[in-house]
Amino acid sequence: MRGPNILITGTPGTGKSTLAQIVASLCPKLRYIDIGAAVKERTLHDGRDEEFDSYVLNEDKIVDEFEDMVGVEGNTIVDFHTCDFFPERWFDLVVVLRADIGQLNQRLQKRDNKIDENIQCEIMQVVLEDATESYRKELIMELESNDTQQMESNAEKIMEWVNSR
Ligand SMILES: Nc1ncnc2c1ncn2[C@@H]1O[C@H](COP(=O)(O)OP(=O)(O)O)[C@@H](O)[C@H]1O
Repeated sequence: MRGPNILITGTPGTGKSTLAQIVASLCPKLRYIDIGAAVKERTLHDGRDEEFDSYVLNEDKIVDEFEDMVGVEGNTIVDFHTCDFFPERWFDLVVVLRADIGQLNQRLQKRDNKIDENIQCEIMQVVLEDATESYRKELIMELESNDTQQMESNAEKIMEWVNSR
């Protein structure tokens, strides 16, 4: 039987990679997979979309690339802002991170990329809706991530879930 897999998703800037890496450091058996980095490094895309200033994801290539690691072996924590093209069977827990718009704005200003688009995405709850349409309700854990206290309690909640399995 494969080990557990956790997907951490949410609008860019909500704190996915920070949280996923905290959980991976607390639970060494979980391997951290940064899909955004893999798309670039392993060319899991069909070139750049200049209008949207992003890579055109090749979803089939992404799924094929990680099928053995996630779909067969398990024990992973996967970080990506898009959640609707992974096979549902991959994940046992889907964490959707949320942040207040003011917080998100401050964080995105520092990174200076696609601020308006990502703020609209959070206001419209795009990732939460995609998650709700793609995964069974009981898999989804929606968590607020506005300050370090919430970040720590989110990591604890995920660790409780891991330890209860
Ligand atoms: N709960 C939080 N409270 C305060 N700052 C946070 C929190 N989560 C993330 N951050 C900060 O926000 C920025 C974006 O976080 P990051 O983990 O890169 O987000 P994402 O992976 O969702 O794009 C980083 O500077 C990070 O330190």
